[in-house]
Amino acid sequence: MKILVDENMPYARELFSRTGEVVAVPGRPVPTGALNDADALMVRSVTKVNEALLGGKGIKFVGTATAGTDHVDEDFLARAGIGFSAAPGCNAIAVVEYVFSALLMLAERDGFQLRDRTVGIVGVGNVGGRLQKRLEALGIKTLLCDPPRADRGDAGEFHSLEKLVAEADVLTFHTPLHKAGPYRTLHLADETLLQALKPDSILINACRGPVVDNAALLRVLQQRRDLSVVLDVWEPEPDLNVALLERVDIGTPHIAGYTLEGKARGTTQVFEAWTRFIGQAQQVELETLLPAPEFGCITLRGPLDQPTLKRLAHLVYDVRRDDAPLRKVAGQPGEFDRLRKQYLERREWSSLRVECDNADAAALLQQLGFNAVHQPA
Ligand SMILES: NC(=O)c1ccc[n+]([C@@H]2O[C@H](COP(=O)([O-])OP(=O)(O)OC[C@H]3O[C@@H](n4cnc5c(N)ncnc54)[C@H](O)[C@@H]3O)[C@@H](O)[C@H]2O)c1
Ligand SMILES: O=C(O)[C@H](O)[C@H](O)COP(=O)(O)O
Repeated sequence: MKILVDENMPYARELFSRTGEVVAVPGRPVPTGALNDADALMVRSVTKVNEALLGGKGIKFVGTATAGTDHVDEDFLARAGIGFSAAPGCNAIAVVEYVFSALLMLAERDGFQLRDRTVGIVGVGNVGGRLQKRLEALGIKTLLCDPPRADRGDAGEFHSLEKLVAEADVLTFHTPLHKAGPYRTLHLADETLLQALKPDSILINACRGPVVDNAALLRVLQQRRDLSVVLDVWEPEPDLNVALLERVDIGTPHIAGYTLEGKARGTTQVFEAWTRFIGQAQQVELETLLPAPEFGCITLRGPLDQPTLKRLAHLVYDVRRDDAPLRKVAGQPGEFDRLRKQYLERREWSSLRVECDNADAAALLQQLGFNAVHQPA
């Protein structure tokens, strides 16, 4: 069995080699010669998986270690009888912590309390749902928009996108990219929506670039100085609009989901799916793969207020770490992908044990995903 894996997929070699020969290849573009005698292909979002890539080859299974699947022509795979699995939810915590890092930084910069703001979440799945829970744990009001879930009759209070635009101080997008169909998200944030955002509001896109019309956003930002914008994803990638990057408050190279835990979960999810596909089902405990975190344990004395949460969160991950390098190299060929390939190790909040002498602080930090314990003084 020969298995091609994207070279940007941690733990792929050690896991997939349990089932055959592993060859690591670049994802953009995949060297097509390598596909000739391969049985399986494991990709990330940078690889377009379609008939042009796989037609006439012997690939029997494709795994994508990602939440999004818009780079995969699933109809073609079904027609060609090729097995397929994605990794739903693998990096949802990472994206939530990216959004928190950005909001805590903007709140400190502009001197506001997040508790006084309403956050509109568009797309309430693995990312949006976890974001809602953590925001609400902090007493922050959320407004939810998810027409597919509303139409299915899922529990929860869902609103129209228009209501979120009219009432939210922060509007954050966590939908898949649907280019057509009843739940189309291509340019969901168009010029009309962007012009209608509340004064001084914050726009965040950490799902797929084309969900926000980037050309329209640049035009709007040239007129509206009041908006703050956080973009992790761009239209197009990797050749983002440098003029837009210069206008946004935080701009990063599609790394919101790039915690070590998030990437490792993605690899293990597709590995487990592959082993089921070949009839040799295996399960992997994430903890057995991950190294000990750089910061093991910290003591927190007293209650948890917003500045303290910001310092704690930024001890683990500060989004500005990824903003500055992108600004430095934007526009240079190959640099967007290089920043993603040579990504500095980043961990999730759960990697930090926080010993609190205050019981309320410990309980809240646990709800927020830290490994917090109450240790009375
Ligand atoms: N920047 C990153 O690194 C990164 C990481 C993870 C995921 N993503 C992107 O974010 C997306 C969301 O991730 P997820 O794990 O929460 O996916 P998910 O599938 O769990 O959730 C997506 C939600 O969006 C909803 N939705 C679909 N169409 C909608 C519409 N027109 N309007 C409003 N809501 C709609 C769905 O019903 C679902 O509840 C992924 O599809 C992926 O493209 C990006
Ligand atoms: O959809 C996702 O999971 C992420 O957007 C994606 O994983 C980003 O990383 P990439 O696959 O491009 O390495």
